[in-house]
Amino acid sequence: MANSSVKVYLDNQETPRPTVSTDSIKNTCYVIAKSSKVVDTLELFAAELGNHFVNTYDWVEKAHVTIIRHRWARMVINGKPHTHSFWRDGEETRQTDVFVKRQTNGRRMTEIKSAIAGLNVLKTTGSSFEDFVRDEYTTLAETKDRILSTIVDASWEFKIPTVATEQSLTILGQIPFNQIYDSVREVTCKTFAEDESASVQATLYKMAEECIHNWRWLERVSYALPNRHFFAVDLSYFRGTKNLQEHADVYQPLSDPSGLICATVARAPDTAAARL
Ligand SMILES: O=c1[nH]c(=O)c2[nH]c(=O)[nH]c2[nH]1
Repeated sequence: MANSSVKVYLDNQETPRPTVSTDSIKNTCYVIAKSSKVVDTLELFAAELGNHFVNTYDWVEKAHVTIIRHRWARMVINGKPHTHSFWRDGEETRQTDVFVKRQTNGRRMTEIKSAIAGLNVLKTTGSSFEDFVRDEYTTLAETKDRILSTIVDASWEFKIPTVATEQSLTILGQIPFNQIYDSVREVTCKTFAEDESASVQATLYKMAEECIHNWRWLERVSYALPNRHFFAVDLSYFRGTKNLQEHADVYQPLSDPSGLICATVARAPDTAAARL
Protein backbone atom coordinates (compact mmCIF):
# COMPACT_ATOMS: atom_id res chain seq x y z
CA MET A 1 0.00 0.00 0.00
CA ALA A 2 1.25 3.50 -0.75
CA ASN A 3 0.27 6.51 1.33
CA SER A 4 0.20 10.11 0.26
CA SER A 5 2.30 11.31 3.17
CA VAL A 6 5.60 10.38 4.81
CA LYS A 7 4.14 11.88 7.98
CA VAL A 8 2.42 8.54 8.49
CA TYR A 9 5.78 7.07 9.41
CA LEU A 10 7.40 10.06 11.08
CA ASP A 11 4.61 11.14 13.37
CA ASN A 12 2.62 8.03 14.01
CA GLN A 13 1.21 9.09 17.41
CA GLU A 14 -0.44 12.36 16.45
CA THR A 15 -1.20 11.96 12.82
CA PRO A 16 -4.77 11.22 11.78
CA ARG A 17 -3.29 8.92 9.14
CA PRO A 18 -1.97 5.92 11.05
CA THR A 19 -0.12 3.02 9.55
CA VAL A 20 -2.20 0.04 8.49
CA SER A 21 -0.30 -2.83 10.07
CA THR A 22 0.74 -5.81 7.99
CA ASP A 23 -1.17 -7.90 10.54
CA SER A 24 -4.44 -6.22 9.51
CA ILE A 25 -3.48 -6.56 5.85
CA LYS A 26 -2.86 -10.30 6.25
CA ASN A 27 -6.10 -10.82 8.18
CA THR A 28 -8.04 -8.83 5.60
CA CYS A 29 -6.76 -11.21 2.91
CA TYR A 30 -8.15 -14.17 4.87
CA VAL A 31 -11.52 -12.54 5.55
CA ILE A 32 -12.02 -11.44 1.94
CA ALA A 33 -10.85 -14.83 0.65
CA LYS A 34 -13.63 -16.40 2.75
CA SER A 35 -16.41 -14.24 1.32
CA SER A 36 -15.09 -13.63 -2.20
CA LYS A 37 -17.08 -14.84 -5.20
CA VAL A 38 -14.03 -14.47 -7.47
CA VAL A 39 -11.29 -16.13 -5.47
CA ASP A 40 -10.63 -18.58 -8.34
CA THR A 41 -9.61 -15.78 -10.66
CA LEU A 42 -6.30 -14.32 -9.50
CA GLU A 43 -6.79 -10.96 -11.18
CA LEU A 44 -10.31 -10.38 -9.85
CA PHE A 45 -9.45 -11.46 -6.33
CA ALA A 46 -6.38 -9.19 -6.36
CA ALA A 47 -8.54 -6.29 -7.62
CA GLU A 48 -11.11 -6.99 -4.91
CA LEU A 49 -8.39 -6.79 -2.25
CA GLY A 50 -6.78 -3.69 -3.77
CA ASN A 51 -10.11 -1.87 -3.98
CA HIS A 52 -10.93 -2.83 -0.41
CA PHE A 53 -7.75 -1.21 0.90
CA VAL A 54 -8.13 1.97 -1.15
CA ASN A 55 -11.84 2.23 -0.21
CA THR A 56 -11.29 1.55 3.47
CA TYR A 57 -8.34 3.87 4.19
CA ASP A 58 -8.89 7.21 2.50
CA TRP A 59 -5.22 8.23 2.82
CA VAL A 60 -4.07 5.16 0.91
CA GLU A 61 -3.41 6.29 -2.66
CA LYS A 62 -2.47 3.01 -4.22
CA ALA A 63 -2.58 -0.71 -3.47
CA HIS A 64 -0.36 -3.25 -5.20
CA VAL A 65 -1.46 -6.87 -4.85
CA THR A 66 0.68 -9.78 -6.06
CA ILE A 67 -0.72 -13.30 -6.15
CA ILE A 68 1.28 -16.39 -7.10
CA ARG A 69 -0.53 -19.67 -7.78
CA HIS A 70 1.33 -22.98 -7.69
CA ARG A 71 0.19 -26.00 -9.61
CA TRP A 72 -1.92 -28.66 -7.92
CA ALA A 73 -3.28 -31.27 -10.32
CA ARG A 74 -5.71 -33.95 -9.28
CA MET A 75 -4.07 -37.39 -8.95
CA VAL A 76 -5.30 -40.08 -11.29
CA ILE A 77 -5.67 -43.33 -9.30
CA ASN A 78 -6.83 -46.57 -10.97
CA GLY A 79 -7.50 -44.50 -14.11
CA LYS A 80 -9.88 -42.11 -12.30
CA PRO A 81 -9.40 -38.56 -11.01
CA HIS A 82 -9.11 -38.85 -7.24
CA THR A 83 -11.67 -37.00 -5.11
CA HIS A 84 -9.25 -35.32 -2.70
CA SER A 85 -5.61 -36.00 -3.66
CA PHE A 86 -3.36 -33.72 -5.72
CA TRP A 87 0.24 -33.47 -6.85
CA ARG A 88 2.50 -30.63 -7.96
CA ASP A 89 2.79 -31.23 -11.72
CA GLY A 90 5.66 -28.81 -12.38
CA GLU A 91 7.30 -25.83 -10.72
CA GLU A 92 5.70 -23.36 -13.13
CA THR A 93 3.53 -20.68 -11.49
CA ARG A 94 0.72 -18.38 -12.56
CA GLN A 95 1.05 -14.84 -11.22
CA THR A 96 -0.64 -11.50 -11.27
CA ASP A 97 0.31 -7.98 -10.20
CA VAL A 98 -2.66 -5.66 -9.77
CA PHE A 99 -2.28 -1.93 -9.03
CA VAL A 100 -5.37 -0.07 -7.84
CA LYS A 101 -4.92 3.72 -7.77
CA ARG A 102 -7.17 6.42 -6.40
CA GLN A 103 -7.87 9.09 -9.03
CA THR A 104 -9.57 12.45 -8.69
CA ASN A 105 -13.39 12.77 -8.94
CA GLY A 106 -14.09 9.42 -7.33
CA ARG A 107 -12.46 7.49 -10.13
CA ARG A 108 -10.28 4.43 -9.98
CA MET A 109 -7.41 3.31 -12.19
CA THR A 110 -6.48 -0.38 -12.34
CA GLU A 111 -3.34 -1.80 -13.95
CA ILE A 112 -3.03 -5.55 -14.35
CA LYS A 113 -0.03 -7.56 -15.46
CA SER A 114 -0.34 -11.34 -15.37
CA ALA A 115 2.33 -13.94 -15.97
CA ILE A 116 3.48 -17.50 -16.34
CA ALA A 117 6.86 -18.10 -14.71
CA GLY A 118 9.17 -21.08 -14.92
CA LEU A 119 7.54 -23.19 -17.66
CA ASN A 120 10.35 -25.61 -18.55
CA VAL A 121 10.16 -26.89 -22.15
CA LEU A 122 12.38 -28.83 -24.55
CA LYS A 123 12.07 -30.08 -28.13
CA THR A 124 14.46 -32.54 -29.72
CA THR A 125 14.26 -31.22 -33.30
CA GLY A 126 12.47 -28.59 -35.39
CA SER A 127 14.94 -25.86 -34.44
CA SER A 128 17.79 -24.30 -36.41
CA PHE A 129 20.06 -21.32 -35.93
CA GLU A 130 21.86 -19.99 -39.03
CA ASP A 131 22.74 -16.75 -40.81
CA PHE A 132 23.75 -14.88 -37.66
CA VAL A 133 26.63 -12.41 -37.71
CA ARG A 134 29.97 -14.17 -38.21
CA ASP A 135 32.97 -12.13 -37.23
CA GLU A 136 36.16 -12.44 -35.21
CA TYR A 137 34.08 -12.83 -32.01
CA THR A 138 32.00 -15.78 -33.22
CA THR A 139 32.72 -19.37 -32.21
CA LEU A 140 29.20 -20.85 -32.50
CA ALA A 141 28.65 -23.19 -35.47
CA GLU A 142 25.55 -22.75 -37.58
CA THR A 143 23.06 -25.58 -37.20
CA LYS A 144 20.04 -26.78 -39.17
CA ASP A 145 18.87 -29.08 -36.40
CA ARG A 146 19.34 -28.78 -32.68
CA ILE A 147 17.69 -29.35 -29.32
CA LEU A 148 15.76 -26.26 -28.24
CA SER A 149 15.06 -25.76 -24.57
CA THR A 150 14.04 -22.84 -22.39
CA ILE A 151 12.28 -21.88 -19.19
CA VAL A 152 9.46 -19.63 -20.27
CA ASP A 153 8.60 -16.43 -18.43
CA ALA A 154 5.65 -14.81 -20.20
CA SER A 155 3.66 -11.77 -19.10
CA TRP A 156 0.70 -9.90 -20.52
CA GLU A 157 -0.61 -6.42 -19.68
CA PHE A 158 -4.25 -5.43 -19.88
CA LYS A 159 -5.72 -2.23 -21.23
CA ILE A 160 -8.19 -1.11 -18.58
CA PRO A 161 -10.03 2.22 -18.64
CA THR A 162 -10.18 4.51 -15.63
CA VAL A 163 -13.76 4.27 -14.33
CA ALA A 164 -16.00 5.43 -11.49
CA THR A 165 -14.92 3.63 -8.32
CA GLU A 166 -18.19 1.77 -7.82
CA GLN A 167 -18.03 0.35 -11.36
CA SER A 168 -14.48 -0.87 -11.10
CA LEU A 169 -15.04 -4.51 -10.14
CA THR A 170 -18.04 -4.89 -12.47
CA ILE A 171 -15.99 -3.68 -15.43
CA LEU A 172 -13.13 -6.04 -14.58
CA GLY A 173 -15.65 -8.89 -14.31
CA GLN A 174 -16.15 -8.61 -18.09
CA ILE A 175 -12.57 -9.66 -18.83
CA PRO A 176 -12.10 -13.46 -19.19
CA PHE A 177 -8.85 -13.59 -17.20
CA ASN A 178 -8.80 -17.38 -16.76
CA GLN A 179 -9.49 -18.02 -20.44
CA ILE A 180 -6.73 -15.59 -21.40
CA TYR A 181 -4.27 -17.36 -19.10
CA ASP A 182 -5.23 -20.78 -20.59
CA SER A 183 -4.91 -19.38 -24.07
CA VAL A 184 -1.49 -17.74 -23.56
CA ARG A 185 -0.20 -21.01 -22.11
CA GLU A 186 -1.68 -22.99 -25.00
CA VAL A 187 -0.28 -20.62 -27.67
CA THR A 188 3.13 -20.69 -25.98
CA CYS A 189 3.29 -24.50 -25.91
CA LYS A 190 1.74 -25.03 -29.36
CA THR A 191 4.02 -22.49 -31.03
CA PHE A 192 7.05 -23.90 -29.25
CA ALA A 193 6.14 -27.43 -30.36
CA GLU A 194 4.99 -26.75 -33.93
CA ASP A 195 7.14 -23.86 -35.14
CA GLU A 196 10.07 -24.83 -37.37
CA SER A 197 12.12 -22.45 -35.29
CA ALA A 198 14.66 -20.26 -37.10
CA SER A 199 15.80 -18.83 -33.76
CA VAL A 200 14.53 -18.31 -30.25
CA GLN A 201 13.90 -14.69 -31.26
CA ALA A 202 11.69 -15.67 -34.23
CA THR A 203 9.64 -18.18 -32.23
CA LEU A 204 9.21 -15.72 -29.37
CA TYR A 205 7.80 -13.12 -31.75
CA LYS A 206 5.25 -15.59 -33.15
CA MET A 207 4.03 -16.46 -29.65
CA ALA A 208 3.63 -12.86 -28.55
CA GLU A 209 2.02 -11.71 -31.78
CA GLU A 210 -0.60 -14.46 -31.66
CA CYS A 211 -1.53 -13.64 -28.06
CA ILE A 212 -2.02 -9.96 -28.94
CA HIS A 213 -4.03 -10.95 -32.00
CA ASN A 214 -6.27 -13.35 -30.02
CA TRP A 215 -7.23 -11.04 -27.17
CA ARG A 216 -8.34 -7.46 -27.67
CA TRP A 217 -7.87 -6.76 -23.95
CA LEU A 218 -4.11 -7.19 -24.21
CA GLU A 219 -1.86 -4.17 -24.74
CA ARG A 220 1.55 -5.81 -24.46
CA VAL A 221 2.92 -9.34 -24.25
CA SER A 222 6.48 -10.03 -23.08
CA TYR A 223 8.63 -13.13 -23.03
CA ALA A 224 11.96 -13.83 -21.37
CA LEU A 225 13.50 -17.03 -22.76
CA PRO A 226 16.87 -18.23 -21.49
CA ASN A 227 18.54 -20.44 -24.06
CA ARG A 228 19.18 -23.75 -22.26
CA HIS A 229 21.95 -25.34 -24.32
CA PHE A 230 22.33 -29.04 -24.98
CA PHE A 231 25.40 -29.46 -27.17
CA ALA A 232 26.35 -32.68 -28.94
CA VAL A 233 29.62 -33.95 -27.43
CA ASP A 234 32.57 -34.26 -29.82
CA LEU A 235 33.56 -37.95 -29.40
CA SER A 236 36.05 -38.00 -32.28
CA TYR A 237 38.89 -38.43 -29.75
CA PHE A 238 37.61 -41.97 -29.16
CA ARG A 239 38.41 -44.01 -32.28
CA GLY A 240 36.95 -41.27 -34.46
CA THR A 241 33.43 -41.79 -33.06
CA LYS A 242 30.93 -39.62 -34.92
CA ASN A 243 28.58 -37.72 -32.59
CA LEU A 244 28.18 -34.31 -34.22
CA GLN A 245 25.31 -32.92 -36.32
CA GLU A 246 23.25 -35.74 -37.85
CA HIS A 247 25.22 -38.34 -35.83
CA ALA A 248 24.45 -36.80 -32.44
CA ASP A 249 23.14 -39.12 -29.70
CA VAL A 250 25.06 -37.94 -26.65
CA TYR A 251 24.45 -34.37 -25.49
CA GLN A 252 25.95 -32.28 -22.75
CA PRO A 253 23.59 -29.88 -20.90
CA LEU A 254 25.34 -26.57 -20.30
CA SER A 255 24.19 -24.71 -17.21
CA ASP A 256 26.14 -21.48 -17.73
CA PRO A 257 26.53 -19.17 -19.45
CA SER A 258 23.54 -18.89 -21.73
CA GLY A 259 21.77 -16.09 -23.57
CA LEU A 260 18.57 -14.58 -22.20
CA ILE A 261 16.33 -13.57 -25.06
CA CYS A 262 13.67 -11.00 -24.11
CA ALA A 263 11.15 -9.02 -26.10
CA THR A 264 7.91 -7.14 -25.65
CA VAL A 265 5.37 -7.03 -28.46
CA ALA A 266 2.88 -4.17 -28.12
CA ARG A 267 -0.40 -3.54 -29.89
CA ALA A 268 -0.07 -0.95 -32.66
CA PRO A 269 -1.77 2.31 -31.58
CA ASP A 270 -4.39 2.17 -34.35
CA THR A 271 -5.54 -1.42 -33.68
CA ALA A 272 -8.43 -1.16 -31.28
CA ALA A 273 -7.82 -2.64 -27.87
CA ALA A 274 -10.65 -3.36 -25.48
CA ARG A 275 -13.54 -0.94 -25.24
CA LEU A 276 -15.34 -1.81 -22.06
O1 LIG B 1 18.07 -18.93 -31.23
C1 LIG B 1 19.15 -18.50 -30.81
N1 LIG B 1 19.33 -17.16 -30.69
C2 LIG B 1 20.50 -16.62 -30.25
O2 LIG B 1 20.62 -15.38 -30.17
C3 LIG B 1 21.53 -17.50 -29.91
N2 LIG B 1 22.79 -17.33 -29.46
C4 LIG B 1 23.34 -18.55 -29.30
O3 LIG B 1 24.52 -18.78 -28.88
N3 LIG B 1 22.47 -19.52 -29.68
C5 LIG B 1 21.33 -18.89 -30.05
N4 LIG B 1 20.15 -19.37 -30.49
